[in-house]
Amino acid sequence: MNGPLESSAPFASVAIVGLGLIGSSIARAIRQSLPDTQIMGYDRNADVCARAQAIALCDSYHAAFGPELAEAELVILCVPVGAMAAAATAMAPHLSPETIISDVGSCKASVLTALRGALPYAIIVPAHPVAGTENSGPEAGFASLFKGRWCILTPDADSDAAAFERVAGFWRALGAEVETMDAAHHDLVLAVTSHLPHLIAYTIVGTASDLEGVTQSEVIKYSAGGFRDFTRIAASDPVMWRDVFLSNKDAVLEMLQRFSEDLSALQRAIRWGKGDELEALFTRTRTIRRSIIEQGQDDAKPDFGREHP
Ligand SMILES: NC(=O)c1ccc[n+]([C@@H]2O[C@H](COP(=O)([O-])OP(=O)(O)OC[C@H]3O[C@@H](n4cnc5c(N)ncnc54)[C@H](O)[C@@H]3O)[C@@H](O)[C@H]2O)c1
Ligand SMILES: O=C(O)C(=O)C[C@]1(C(=O)O)C=C[C@@H](O)C=C1
Repeated sequence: MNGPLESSAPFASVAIVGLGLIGSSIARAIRQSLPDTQIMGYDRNADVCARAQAIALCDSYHAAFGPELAEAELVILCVPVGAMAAAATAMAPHLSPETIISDVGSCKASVLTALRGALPYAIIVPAHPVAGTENSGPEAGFASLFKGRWCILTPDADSDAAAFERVAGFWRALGAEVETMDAAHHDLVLAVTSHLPHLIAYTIVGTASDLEGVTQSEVIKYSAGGFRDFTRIAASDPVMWRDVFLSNKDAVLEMLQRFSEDLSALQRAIRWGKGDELEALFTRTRTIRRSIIEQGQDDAKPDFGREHP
């Protein structure tokens, strides 16, 4: 196995397990920013491997783990969070004890438990790049996805400090800004900033679709900006999001409870004609949107989506 000092890149060889949106974006970003790094591509779906090969994402392609995996200095699990345990169990017999294991899962506490259960002696550095789109598969990725975006690392008391620094350096090399957080706190924050918005989008598009019989396709025909924005989010991968809600159940239910209470308050304000309450809330939320834009933290940020397919 090559040592880290033999290459200026944080890792001489990286195995990407799961060649969908995030795995293929990592492969493309490595090619662009760390061209000396060897990329080993794994996906249990042979068709995905063939499609990845057709667009030359990696240096080698594997539908199953074998002894070659021991050559990887870093393995990044880019599979749905519910598949992390199965993928880690399948790779276990082939790993070198020096290999660092990381992941990109949208929930951190459940994934860390799954990885520690499957790989009790491995060096594990959990990560979550907070960047994505509603698309899936190897063709959906793009090299600039992580540029200027946060990548949250969630080490715990058992984490290896040197491994943490190498993984942080890897994400910085791909253009991300690295933040550290406790896994449980990460899951609570992401429940409100990412998971709940997806649940709301899935609900509103489902409700509109259920009304189609009444409205005779007018929902789709006249859908303007607001509804359209929800349909983008509601087109996100069903398997990925099924797993996110089941894995981050407690935090999502907690945030959903608060959301339901706030929604009931709005319902009451509308029923009793409390215009001042409605206006006060909408003024507060407009300020939030404006401060996000001022900080450059929205899609208008330079680079984001430049090569978004
Ligand atoms: N999509 C996003 O916006 C986004 C953003 C940040 C993080 N994430 C996280 O990234 C991970 C991957 O999401 P994605 O959007 O790239 O999904 P994707 O559906 O595009 O790709 C997932 C790939 O994993 C493969 N796979 C599934 N089980 C496997 C197994 N046991 N072994 C090997 N390969 C397996 C699938 O065949 C598929 O090709 C998820 O954990 C998700 O929570 C997603
Ligand atoms: O922009 C989108 O389409 C996303 O859904 C990206 C998004 C998010 O909610 O911000 C989705 C899930 C991730 O874990 C990280 C990023």
